[in-house]
Amino acid sequence: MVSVTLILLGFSAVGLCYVLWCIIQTKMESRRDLKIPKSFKSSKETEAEKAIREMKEFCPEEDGRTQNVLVIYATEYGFSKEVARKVAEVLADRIPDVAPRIINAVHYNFIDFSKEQMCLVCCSTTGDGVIPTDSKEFYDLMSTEQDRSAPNLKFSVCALGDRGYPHFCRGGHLFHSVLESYTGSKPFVEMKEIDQEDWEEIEEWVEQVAGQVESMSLEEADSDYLEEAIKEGLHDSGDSNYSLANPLHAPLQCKRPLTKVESRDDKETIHVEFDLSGSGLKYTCGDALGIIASNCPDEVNALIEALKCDPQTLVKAPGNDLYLPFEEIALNSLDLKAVKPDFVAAVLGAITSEDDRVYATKIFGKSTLSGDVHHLKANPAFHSFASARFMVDVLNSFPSAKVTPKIVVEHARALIPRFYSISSSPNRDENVVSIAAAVVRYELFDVPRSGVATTYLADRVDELDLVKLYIQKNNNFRLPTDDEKPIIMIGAGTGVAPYVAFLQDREIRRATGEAVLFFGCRHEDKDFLYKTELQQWSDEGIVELYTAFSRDTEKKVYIQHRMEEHGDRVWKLIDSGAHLYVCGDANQMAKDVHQALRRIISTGAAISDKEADAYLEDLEKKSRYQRDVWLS
Ligand SMILES: Cc1cc2nc3c(=O)[nH]c(=O)nc-3n(C[C@H](O)[C@H](O)[C@H](O)COP(=O)(O)O)c2cc1C
Repeated sequence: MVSVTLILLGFSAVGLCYVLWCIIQTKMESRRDLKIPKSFKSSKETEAEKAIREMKEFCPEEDGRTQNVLVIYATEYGFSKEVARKVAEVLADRIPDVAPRIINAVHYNFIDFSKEQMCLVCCSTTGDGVIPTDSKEFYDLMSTEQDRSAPNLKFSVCALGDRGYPHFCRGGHLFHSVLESYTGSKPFVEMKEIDQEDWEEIEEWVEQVAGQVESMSLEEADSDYLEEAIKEGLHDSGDSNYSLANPLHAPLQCKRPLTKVESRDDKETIHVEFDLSGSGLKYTCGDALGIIASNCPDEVNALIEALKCDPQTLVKAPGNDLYLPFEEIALNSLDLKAVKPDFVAAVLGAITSEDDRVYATKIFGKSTLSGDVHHLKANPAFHSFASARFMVDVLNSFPSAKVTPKIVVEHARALIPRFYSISSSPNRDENVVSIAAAVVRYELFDVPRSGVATTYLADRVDELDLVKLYIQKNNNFRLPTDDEKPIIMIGAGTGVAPYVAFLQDREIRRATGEAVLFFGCRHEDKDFLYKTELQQWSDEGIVELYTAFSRDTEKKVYIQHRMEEHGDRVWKLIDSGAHLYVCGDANQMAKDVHQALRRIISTGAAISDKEADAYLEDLEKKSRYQRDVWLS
């Protein structure tokens, strides 16, 4: 990186060189041939073949490598897999005897730790500080089955996360402590916490691991058992074939508004149904639907305009070796709303005008112009700047910066799927899956902005259009298997969606246990989602409905108030074995509801607040207090 002194002394010369470099770079990109990625997946490939291909990518058999390193990744959106591939690649390149095998934590049941010498775990955190969905069972197994312990196993964890979340890297921490008790030892390389896909930090961990492995001599090991176990044990199960990497293309069957929108303050929520006929996709009430949306073309065009680039410029697509037109990558693969520090650093480093330099100095201070990412990350001004801007706003803030499409692609976050609680029961119609999506629209710097997937569903796809989707299992949000058990469902806004599925399901199964729903929204006549269905179920005695409309009365009334008003009833149900469900906003609603439950239990059972906490913890352990909450 060019130093500050150089920038100040000879900026115009450097700027000119940079412009020329950018032009050459862009032209080279557009001349490159299209490449088929090494890991091209044939449509006939079975699950087992895919897992084995992935596992052996960096340990070809003919190399005769004998020292095994197992690289396990636990991922929600795929980044941890990239980190796993990186560490495996470096180990394989650097150390001739080492055979790094990569495995998704989903396939945990094939791993026999007594046959492994070393494992490297790359694990992200999702939701409100939880382990990636598909890896939860692996973690649960490791933390409960002490008899499968492996005292000779060496391990290290790379924890991927984001400091913006309250539970930074919690998933990695959980795996780290379970590995400590599993092995009875400390990691051979300290756990590394990674904030926002910081490759510099990741490379530091990779270097430390590679350095240590180089100086160690691992015993020769049985390298075949895992492949054999996968071949024997991993069978295609139809629905499990649909995933982020291999989604179902399902026709949108119907779309209807669930709210009345009369002013800009009113909530806009839509019900969307997809046709699953013939797909074999299976789901259970409580699961979420992952929607893989594309960006709004207007936003992509604005970015192209800010870059002053040819939209057809070929750029290496993230996560594989394909070269694709920039416009296509920006539309389908980049999160254009997330501003990473390395992107801002790259833009600042590419400024070519005095005006922009002065403006940047005013915002970030002089030293940040060097383009040093760590400096920028430690600067509070960066965080307030980045959190209020999209990538295009950063470019428009410094119009003289010569930024190429390649720089944008390399410094953008991946566009991740959005998850919506499913509002239908497969027992009612296995060929249909539906969701309720709250449409996100707002203004920033006088420009209308929108949420990616919700406006994709509301504005850019219509009936019969194909939408890419898959199921995200949620085994921690399930109806009791015993239909006689009472249930208490608590949710606000779109948090009611899984309860619509629950009630459909219980209606069909003629469940006899009582069902109580506390539902909250702003206005009864505007955003009472699924009002007709809920009122009908209430009239038919299928649900006992309590509502809180926060903006219909002078004094705001929320669901926790309604719960406390009916505290006796709630306590009686809990005391008789009811299962409790909370769905919706993690920040406010779930916390307030938790406090209300605590008070209800302490009054009902005549115990102290501390004892009520223990009571709730116990309910949680017994899966009688389940939460599906998200940070908005
Ligand atoms: C919905 C969502 C929730 C997240 N929750 C957390 C969190 O609680 N703590 C944290 O440190 N990072 C959190 N992250 C950040 C991710 O862990 C981080 O982006 C990571 O690089 C993703 O890796 P993956 O693609 O392997 O899942 C969250 C990200 C998303 C999109």
